[in-house]
Amino acid sequence: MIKVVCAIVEQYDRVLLTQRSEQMREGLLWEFPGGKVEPHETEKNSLVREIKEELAIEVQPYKRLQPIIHPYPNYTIELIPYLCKFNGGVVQLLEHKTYHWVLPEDLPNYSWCPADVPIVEEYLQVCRSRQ
Ligand SMILES: Nc1nc2c([nH]c(=O)n2[C@H]2C[C@H](O)[C@@H](COP(=O)(O)OP(=O)(O)OP(=O)(O)O)O2)c(=O)[nH]1
Repeated sequence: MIKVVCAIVEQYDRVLLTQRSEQMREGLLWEFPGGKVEPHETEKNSLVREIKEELAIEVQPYKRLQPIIHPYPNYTIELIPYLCKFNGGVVQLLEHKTYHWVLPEDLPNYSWCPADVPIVEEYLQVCRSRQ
């Protein structure tokens, strides 16, 4: 199973989404940015590294949400979400097609990677519990 971490980066009342580029697996679908956890790397270190490599911004993971195991046709991933603080930098698209800063209420309108659908649901619950 491939272990993948993803970042729910919050700034003010919006959250950062990225669209995978055509060349990537699950191309053109939307995701929370992140990537595979390398052996001997902690989940948090891996997430900070991936976000820096892909978007050139600094994030600080502070809360792990419920991991999702999702079988794609040729491989299965464990997708582990973290709520993250935005710690600075300007987003650069080093791998993705595009990005959006989105209000939580608009999250259901995106074409998500299938593994992210329950994560979006849990995040919306987190948002509701803050009100
Ligand atoms: N990063 C990320 N990947 C996701 C999400 N949802 C989801 O199904 N995936 C899948 C797509 C890919 O099959 C896999 C992650 O691969 P990746 O291509 O982003 O990871 P990586 O940057 O470490 O990959 P690589 O360049 O080493 O191949 O997980 C998500 O929200 N974020």
